[in-house]
Amino acid sequence: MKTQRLNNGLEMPRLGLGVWQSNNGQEAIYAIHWAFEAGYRHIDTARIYKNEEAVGKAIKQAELPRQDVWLTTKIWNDDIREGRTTAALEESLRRLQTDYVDLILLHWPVDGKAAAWQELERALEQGKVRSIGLSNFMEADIEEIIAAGNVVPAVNQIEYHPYLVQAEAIAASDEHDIAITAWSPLMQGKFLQEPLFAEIAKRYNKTPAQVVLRWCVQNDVIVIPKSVHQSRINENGQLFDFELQESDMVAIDQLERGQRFGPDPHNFDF
Ligand SMILES: NC(=O)C1=CN([C@@H]2O[C@H](COP(=O)(O)OP(=O)(O)OC[C@H]3O[C@@H](n4cnc5c(N)ncnc54)[C@H](OP(=O)(O)O)[C@@H]3O)[C@@H](O)[C@H]2O)C=CC1
Ligand SMILES: O=C(O)C(=O)[C@@H](O)[C@H](O)C(=O)CO
Repeated sequence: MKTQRLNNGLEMPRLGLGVWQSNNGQEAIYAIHWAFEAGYRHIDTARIYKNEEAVGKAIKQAELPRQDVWLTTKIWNDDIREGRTTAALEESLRRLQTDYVDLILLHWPVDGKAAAWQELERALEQGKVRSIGLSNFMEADIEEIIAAGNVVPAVNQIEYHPYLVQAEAIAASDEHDIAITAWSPLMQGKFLQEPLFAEIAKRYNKTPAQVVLRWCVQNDVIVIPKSVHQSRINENGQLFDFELQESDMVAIDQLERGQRFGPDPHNFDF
């Protein structure tokens, strides 16, 4: 599996399986089993997805060396406050049946993020996490964390796909060498019939989903597409045996239209 070097020196797989909306039973367990079979070595979950138990079970069942699997989870908003973040991480570790996660993210930039970040820094020192990062943090939020902490975030996970590039958040992340992970990289499967994707896919003998994910990867963005279907998990995994020409990259860039499929980090209420 191809990896991207983070600002802390760790190599993060450039492809992972997202499990939001995969149920906390056979659905997530099978999806992870098929993902490992297809060569994925990176799973993206969160406390709020309510499936950390299934993720932990699937990883145990796979019997892969723990160091071969990159596991990301996230601190949900009600735990992003002084005195709660460490306990929330420990609860996630227990559900995931592991001593550490490779990456923990503050899920949304709610009040309390600076104190929560300092708790994550302590967890990093104690070896409970190998990297600490952010999710849905925009320019000002990133600067607040940089000012409050001693550790520069390794990753910022944001909504990113051909219809939404979030250039300002990416520029603010780049300034600190913070890697970007795309959530909803497939636009939740809703616009893969876009004619440009079909036209490009045909020329490379690939599918629209592979073209969209490849465009992300060629922009140095890590992808975590979600699927609970084996054929799609296999399809989404085949990204590293072709390269889009610059003209195709630019044509896809031109689809940007500021369209979100999830909440807006500048203005959310949960
Ligand atoms: N940090 C954050 O705030 C957020 C993080 N995330 C993370 O990002 C991950 C991915 O984002 P998500 O919102 O799930 O959306 P995606 O863009 O990954 O799209 C997933 C949807 O597309 C379908 N799909 C998957 N592969 C294909 C394919 N090859 N062809 C056609 N349809 C396909 C899936 O259906 P099916 O399963 O039926 O195959 C599902 O309905 C999440 O699972 C989660 O881990 C997501 C949202 C917010
Ligand atoms: O899926 C995520 O990671 C999110 O942060 C949100 O989409 C969250 O799960 C949600 O549903 C908020 O209404």
